[in-house]
Amino acid sequence: MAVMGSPKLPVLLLPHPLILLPNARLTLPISRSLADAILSLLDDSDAVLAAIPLPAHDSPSEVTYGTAARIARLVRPRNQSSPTQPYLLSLHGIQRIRFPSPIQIDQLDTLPVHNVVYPSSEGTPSRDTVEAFKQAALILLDRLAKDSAQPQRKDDWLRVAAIVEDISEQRAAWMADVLVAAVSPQYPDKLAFLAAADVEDRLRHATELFVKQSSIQEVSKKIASAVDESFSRQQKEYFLRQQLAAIQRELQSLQSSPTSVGPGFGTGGATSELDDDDQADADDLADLRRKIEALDVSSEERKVGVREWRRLKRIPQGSVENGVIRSYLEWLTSVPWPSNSTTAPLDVLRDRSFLTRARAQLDADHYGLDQIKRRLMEYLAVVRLRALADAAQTQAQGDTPSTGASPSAVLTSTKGKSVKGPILLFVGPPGTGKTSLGQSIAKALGRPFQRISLGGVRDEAEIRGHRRTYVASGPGSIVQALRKAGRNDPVILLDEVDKVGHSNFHGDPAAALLEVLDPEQNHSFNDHYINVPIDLSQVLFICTSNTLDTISAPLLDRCEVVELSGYTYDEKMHIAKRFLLPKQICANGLSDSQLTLTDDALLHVATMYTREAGVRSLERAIGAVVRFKAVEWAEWLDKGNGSDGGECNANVSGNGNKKPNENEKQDGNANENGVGNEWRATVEPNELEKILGIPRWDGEERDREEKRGVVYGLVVTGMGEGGILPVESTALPGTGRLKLTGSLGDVIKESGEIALSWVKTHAFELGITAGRGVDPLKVPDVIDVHLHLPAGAQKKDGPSAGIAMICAFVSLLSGACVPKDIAMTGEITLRGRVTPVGGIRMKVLGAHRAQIRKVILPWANRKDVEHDVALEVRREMQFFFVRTIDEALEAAFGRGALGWRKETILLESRL
Ligand SMILES: Nc1ncnc2c1ncn2[C@@H]1O[C@H](COP(=O)(O)OP(=O)(O)OP(=O)(O)O)[C@@H](O)[C@H]1O
Repeated sequence: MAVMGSPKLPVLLLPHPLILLPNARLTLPISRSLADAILSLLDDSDAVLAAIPLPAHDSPSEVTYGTAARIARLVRPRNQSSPTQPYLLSLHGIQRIRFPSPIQIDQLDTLPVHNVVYPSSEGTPSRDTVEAFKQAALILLDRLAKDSAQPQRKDDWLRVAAIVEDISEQRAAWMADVLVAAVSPQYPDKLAFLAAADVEDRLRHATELFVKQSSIQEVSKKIASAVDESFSRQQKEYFLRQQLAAIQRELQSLQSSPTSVGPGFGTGGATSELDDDDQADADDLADLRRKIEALDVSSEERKVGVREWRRLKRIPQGSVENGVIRSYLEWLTSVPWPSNSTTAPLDVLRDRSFLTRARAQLDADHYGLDQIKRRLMEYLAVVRLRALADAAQTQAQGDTPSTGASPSAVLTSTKGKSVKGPILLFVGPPGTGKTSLGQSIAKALGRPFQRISLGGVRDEAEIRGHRRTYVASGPGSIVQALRKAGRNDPVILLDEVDKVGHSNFHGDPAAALLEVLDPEQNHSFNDHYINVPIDLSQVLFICTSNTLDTISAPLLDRCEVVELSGYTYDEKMHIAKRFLLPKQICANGLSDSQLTLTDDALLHVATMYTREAGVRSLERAIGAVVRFKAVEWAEWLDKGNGSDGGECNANVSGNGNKKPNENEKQDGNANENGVGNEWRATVEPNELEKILGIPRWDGEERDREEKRGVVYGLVVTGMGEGGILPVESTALPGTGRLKLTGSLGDVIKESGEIALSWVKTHAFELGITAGRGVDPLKVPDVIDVHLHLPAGAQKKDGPSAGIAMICAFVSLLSGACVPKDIAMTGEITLRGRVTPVGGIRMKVLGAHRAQIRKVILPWANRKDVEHDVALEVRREMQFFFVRTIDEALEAAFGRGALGWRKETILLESRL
């Protein structure tokens, strides 16, 4: 570009180190006089001046080159700090100028006019020069883009680079001016560049300058990062040294502090184990490490343990993740794996007297239950044979020199080959000794006993554990029980398997239980938390349940059912005297010489204060009596009588009715509270009301009446307890309909309808109506029959009340009564057959407790009575086994009590 006009220009001297290059801008502060001069210049010219740099600092000298510049702006800003230079002048460089001869300028605030020459800027540089220029410029721009901290600036450099790449050869010199001004090289370089008037020369200059600038940029970057690094290293070192000093100070204070005087929160050094957190932590970690190292080298648990240990080491202490891994490792190492668990004491099983001692143990812990004990002895014999066979096999394989297998490999290889013993399932009402039988088995085998209560377990995770991803996860009840047992062969009692939940959105606990119990699967049980297969094949599982109805079929299939039906009053008396009373006396700090309950008192408690198949309420009631007497004893002692120190006789298998010694004998003159000068050790039935309150049952079960339309049926409650239930019927004016009440289910309602239909059909033969085909509900009067089963709040269902209903209707319509000591159960058919029903043992025992002496049962249930009902009970009761309704009626009402039309009945019976 050429500037046309006067070859003379006013010259402005730029103070050192300012330089204005063509195509660049420059703003500088100026004095007032200079501003005036420039203003006057603006008035009478086109405002172009020659801006020439001052080569040396503050020393006026000769200059040859400058830049013709247009005055872009002249302002007086308000906040201009310098009072001598209050104006700001902005110049825009247009073209290089040269002075024909060097000029001498010594005044900064004047604008002397000089002749100038515009050097020719025409001509095209060579391609090589342009290429070299472009390359050097691109390298520099790339480096500047990389080094710029602000993204905006980086973008700017990259955009300029894109322009440089596409620049034509004619425009290269112009680009050189722009770039040199922008990359701000050092002052002498700029000065030399300004003097390069020739295009080729200028590009070469620019190339050199860019190369130099690139290397300066690189070096300064290196220096900056080196400085940075060394600074952060210094910082790190500083902090570490600070920490080290703190630790050393702590250690010194520990060493110099006096020895601990015992636990406490004292401030004087490490006086409490609570203070020494770091040491305890280190000890725990060392312990954990030892436990991992103790695991079998080739085992899965060891591999997982090692992997987690390494993770633990990488994660900073005190972080949440660290805590999670640590507690996992603690669980993992506390599971009794084959390598860290003590083996079963085979000596106990090898002992020839094992079975005798086991029998003695069962007898010492439980009264009666002969059949069950026999079954348990079979079970223990199988367990023993199995364990010995397993051990023999393991040893044989271990002795084989060619195999060279590790102990764990041998164990694995024998897995699944051994004979699996059955899983026992004790079924029976509460308090019949299911749990305590499990304990006795564990004692007999010399193994630890653990109980897992499954009542109300709805979440599979309660059995199998939560996965570790879950917040506050932990292992399931099986692993917890194993950890508490500390061995891999405990006896685990799974209590109340009938109450475990089935498949729901929390998984399927019943299915998890199946895996635990299935001998084919349980050698590699998978707890979600531990996540390493656990061998449960050595664990002896025993299940208990109150009823079989709610147990899933697959679970039942894996178990061998052992039924405990409940106790007679006689058995309860024995249990109370031999076990419950001594246990309660001991638990309440008395000795059995200080308290005894007479047989009558015990029977009174059992019959009037409890109604149950088991003995739990009885034990509670006895406990209440013992506590009452314990208070009396303490008061008696406080009054200065006798001497303290009742000795607890923990051996509960002894005689319960021990006589008090001479000075403990009952004193007839003792005051009303039993606290007199002499201690009254014996509790009589008449004292019980004072101790236990008004009897709950008051013999109501035995308080039966013989009444028209009322008979007694036999029932089993939801808890598995047997008892009697009156079946009441009455006639009332109506329309010949049957009304059934008492919370009855569909099946029992149908039984009622069948019963009435049968009675109506046979009314003539039974002597109820005068003619065949006459409806006894219509003739002579039109009546409704109302049948009710009391205890309306309890749901009742099932077909077994059939014969009781028939007897009730016959009694109602014929007027004959069924004696009150007869109870019955049995399903009926319209053809007049009596078919078998379930729960015979419970029902018979319930009847026995209610002092029923005659029981009518279906013929097909004879075997149940013979097998399941104790001989003493059978001896005290009379059983009528009936095949037909006719036989049932005869047994209930007595031979000849009904007005049978005999021939017809006999004929029909044969049909
Ligand atoms: N035949 C018995 N001889 C001695 N004590 C017995 C006998 N049967 C039960 N007991 C005692 O009765 C109490 C209750 O028994 P246990 O806890 O075993 O009942 P359970 O059948 O497991 O009941 P639940 O079904 O409610 O769990 C225990 O103290 C137990 O020792």
